[in-house]
Amino acid sequence: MNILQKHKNRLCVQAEAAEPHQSSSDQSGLIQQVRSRMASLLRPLRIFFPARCCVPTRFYSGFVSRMRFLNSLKECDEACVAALQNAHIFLFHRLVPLLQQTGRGNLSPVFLTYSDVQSVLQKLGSDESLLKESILVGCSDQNQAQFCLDVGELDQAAVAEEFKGCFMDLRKAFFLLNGSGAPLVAKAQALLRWHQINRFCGATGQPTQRNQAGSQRVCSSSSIIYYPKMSPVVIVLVSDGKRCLLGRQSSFPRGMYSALAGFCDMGETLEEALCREVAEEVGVELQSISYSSSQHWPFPHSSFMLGCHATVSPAHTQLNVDLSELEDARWFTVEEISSGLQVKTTPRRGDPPSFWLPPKHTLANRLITEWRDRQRNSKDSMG
Ligand SMILES: NC(=O)C1=CN([C@@H]2O[C@H](COP(=O)(O)OP(=O)(O)OC[C@H]3O[C@@H](n4cnc5c(N)ncnc54)[C@H](OP(=O)(O)O)[C@@H]3O)[C@@H](O)[C@H]2O)C=CC1
Ligand SMILES: [Mg+2]
Repeated sequence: MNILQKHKNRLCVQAEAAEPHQSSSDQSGLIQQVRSRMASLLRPLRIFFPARCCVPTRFYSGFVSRMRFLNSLKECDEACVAALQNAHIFLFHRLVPLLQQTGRGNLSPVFLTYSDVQSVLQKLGSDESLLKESILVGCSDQNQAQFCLDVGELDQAAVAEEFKGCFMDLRKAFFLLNGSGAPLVAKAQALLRWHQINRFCGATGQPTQRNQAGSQRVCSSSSIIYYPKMSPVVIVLVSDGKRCLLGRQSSFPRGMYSALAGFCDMGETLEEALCREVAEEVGVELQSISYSSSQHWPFPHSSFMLGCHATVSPAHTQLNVDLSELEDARWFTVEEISSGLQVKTTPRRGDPPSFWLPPKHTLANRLITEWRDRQRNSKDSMG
């Protein structure tokens, strides 16, 4: 039973319990009253439920309401179509996002209304049905549903001009996007890519059909349901108590070092994956592990990154780097890390070689900053 059906049943049960003696037409009047009361309460949230979809019967904090609302749009195609008409929509062109400069020199997605997109589609010779391809991405703090749409069939330059933005490769734009824009655009691109490459069922070869929200695809022949996928990746900042361990791949920009990372193997726990990756890449054995935080990472494809701190015994810090995976790995002092964190822009070609670290928005940066802060605090507390 889906969530809306559950809400619908609950509403009906409540209505019946409240007025058990009423005739069925009185009860349907009561349900109608409850529905319109709900609708008036939901209106400030800009949440619209079509007549056939039932509204939730309890009200929660803004966050819980938003999560329930998003879930209801995944469960009910009609509610999702209705929400799209009042949503913010941002565009991609063959997976390249449409962005604009913000006041502080950052970038943000260009948020458009349904009618903005509709009129430009008509102007550029496409039809409105393309809008139905929009995919639900999230809900803003102001309770506005957010959808993305790939308009790859239209002329890219014409769309950019109409909306006064520019299409920019996400690898170049990611670190310039504002704090809420980066994860939103990354998630949208990952969902659009997933839909592009899952048009057919891996078991039957038959086409798959998406639900309106784009949160799943179903094989038309076998009814197998496919959900968007991410690859789990572990990332770890290893410390010997005084120094931390960073490595670089030959594909990294010159001078950049990062925390050690790797894809999880099937069947591994988080801890097993961390111990294996560190053993493989630098030949040391971890002593203790503590979880820090996680991140969705869009490159090269969708990864779910789990970030940890770990220690090795100060007696076993000798590295044996696997040069087929890493170009170099080294221990860094807190002073070196502090100066690496000061470098805010990617060094340009021709600049003298300098040590720098992954920028904001990366989990590696968060782990390294956490370690630096802890080292500073422990130095301060020791006097
Ligand atoms: N956000 C952040 O702070 C950071 C993110 N990262 C990300 O972490 C990820 C993993 O780091 P990395 O050190 O490269 O990983 P690994 O050390 O696991 O090495 C990558 C290799 O693993 C193999 N592999 C195994 N499973 C997969 C899979 N599901 N998808 C792709 N390759 C797979 C591939 O080998 P083969 O080609 O031989 O098949 C690939 O070249 C990268 O995507 C990187 O962008 C890394 C550092 C910081
Ligand atoms: Mg690795």
